[in-house]
Amino acid sequence: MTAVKLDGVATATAVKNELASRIARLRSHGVVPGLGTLLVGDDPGSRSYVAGKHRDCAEVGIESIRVDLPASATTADVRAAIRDLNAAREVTGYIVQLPLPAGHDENAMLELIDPDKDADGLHPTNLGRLVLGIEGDLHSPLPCTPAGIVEMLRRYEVPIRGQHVTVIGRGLTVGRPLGLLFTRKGLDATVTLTHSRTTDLAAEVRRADIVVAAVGVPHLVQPEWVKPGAAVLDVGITRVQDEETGKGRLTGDVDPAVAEVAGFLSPNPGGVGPMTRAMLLANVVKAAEYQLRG
Ligand SMILES: Nc1nc(=O)c2c([nH]1)NC[C@@H]1CN(c3ccc(C(=O)N[C@@H](CCC(=O)O)C(=O)O)cc3)C=[N+]21
Repeated sequence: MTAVKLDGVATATAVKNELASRIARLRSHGVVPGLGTLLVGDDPGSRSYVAGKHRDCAEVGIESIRVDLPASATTADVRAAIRDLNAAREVTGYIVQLPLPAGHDENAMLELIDPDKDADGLHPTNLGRLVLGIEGDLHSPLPCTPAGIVEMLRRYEVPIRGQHVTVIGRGLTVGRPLGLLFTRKGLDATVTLTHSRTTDLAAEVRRADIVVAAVGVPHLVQPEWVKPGAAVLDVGITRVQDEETGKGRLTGDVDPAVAEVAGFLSPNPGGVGPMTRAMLLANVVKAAEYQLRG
């Protein structure tokens, strides 16, 4: 068997085309969506992600506002930047790029974001709304990677209801919120949330209809672990040195040989990453539409 490719680039393009018409409608009503980014320090990976987000905004007609602080910024500087983003009229939603450099309390900074401007869905109020299962009129943005995974599965018509999902990794941005999302009413999956202290990871993966690997351990998920026909989403990213060319490249958490066993497989790069970025845009558009409704 060779798995169907869950093409994140093509799917994100479809999402972005749909958003572009909603953005045009907002603009015709005088609402200009604007995404702010706050980047602290000079990590090259974080820099390139932030640059990608600004490119995405330009593509769909979202204004983007970039705030970069040097690695020497104090926690007081970060607080002040967040306060300014909360106050800025042209910023309808924003993100604080994670991880912050060592010495900053990330959770404390996330709590300072105005929940109505939280484009990442990582403010405790919005994570709480995810636990409560609040949807609909009240603006409650979902974390972008979990939302992107579910959107991709939906568009490829991969069944979710009643299915067993094994998530590898319990981090704030992916594993933990994804477990909450998949078990919501309406999605109705059964989730096993695994982590570094899970005793038999292979066994937990083997019974899964959907596997999400979000730990950052290159090629952790082996073909022998995967139930034939399962959908496998490769989220983790590790920068490695290519043995042949000596150049840096990105590698995922899933062994490429899994394609011979799985029914669906997201490539990495080119899978969940572009969907994460598309969902960030979707959160900004939803926040602006919410603002328009008053
Ligand atoms: N507040 C916050 N929100 C985030 O959503 C957030 C964050 N901090 N910190 C870091 C992680 C990581 N992340 C990625 C998003 C897109 C790609 C992406 O589009 N990757 C391309 C490849 C990009 C490349 O070549 O460098 C791909 O998978 O095809 C990757 C990683 C968002 N994160």
